[in-house]
Amino acid sequence: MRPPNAPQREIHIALLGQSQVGKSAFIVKYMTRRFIGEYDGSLEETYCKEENIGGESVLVCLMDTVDCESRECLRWQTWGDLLIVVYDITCSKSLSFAEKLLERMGKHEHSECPREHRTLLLGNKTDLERYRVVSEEEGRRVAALHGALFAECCVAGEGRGVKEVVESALNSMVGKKRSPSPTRLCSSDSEISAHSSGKSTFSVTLRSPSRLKESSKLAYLHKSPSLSKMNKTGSKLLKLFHN
Ligand SMILES: Nc1nc2c(ncn2[C@@H]2O[C@H](COP(=O)(O)OP(=O)(O)OP(=O)(O)O)[C@@H](O)[C@H]2O)c(=O)[nH]1
Repeated sequence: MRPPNAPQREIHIALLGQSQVGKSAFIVKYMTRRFIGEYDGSLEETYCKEENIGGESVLVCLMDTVDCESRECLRWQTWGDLLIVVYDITCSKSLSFAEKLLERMGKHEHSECPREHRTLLLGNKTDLERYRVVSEEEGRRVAALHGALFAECCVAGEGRGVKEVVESALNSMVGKKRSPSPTRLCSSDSEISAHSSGKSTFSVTLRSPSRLKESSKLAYLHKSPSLSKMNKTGSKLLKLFHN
């Protein structure tokens, strides 16, 4: 049973992208504020954490997807409010992969879907600036072409980049009513702009000032109907994080 003071709202975030771009590292950094180098790439897991966003208590669930190429991307799309498509700035193939995903996602029939579906194109590994092959402008161009938000970050860095990327995107979603309109798929009424001015420096600015409060609490076990459905497939684990 749902505890009395439990968040009324869940926000689902799916991390997509080519293998080795840093999806698992991103999620673990967000959940634990730690960077861990190696992950089992065959595990598809969902992690949840309670956050206070603009005064509203929200359960944020992040899904670490695997095998984006062969599986139907609609599976994540119907689950996710925010779809973060990650690429590695040192690997142009990972951007091409991300672009194909964005194209496929753009064909989703949104009118039959209850979720909001914002997309964010995220260039990771800015600490490897000297090996960069995808410019920030190129990433931004691809994002704009597909109506996605855009940011760059360094999961391996010490900064608050990862948390700010998620919070900034969530900030633009919380407090807004969901709309079945297909235009929501590509709308971006707040822009995340990232500035990397050194090896691992990162900052995020929003057009509107952040309503986010820097507090996150212990998450509690609560399976949404959608997650329960996924568990039936046997491919998902739900993990809850304590700060
Ligand atoms: N230098 C650097 N390495 C990173 C960064 N983020 C992730 N990595 C490394 O990139 C490799 C891949 O990271 P993962 O998080 O496993 O990538 P993934 O996208 O989940 O990969 P799959 O599980 O195969 O889909 C690991 O060796 C990470 O340590 C980063 O910001 N900078």
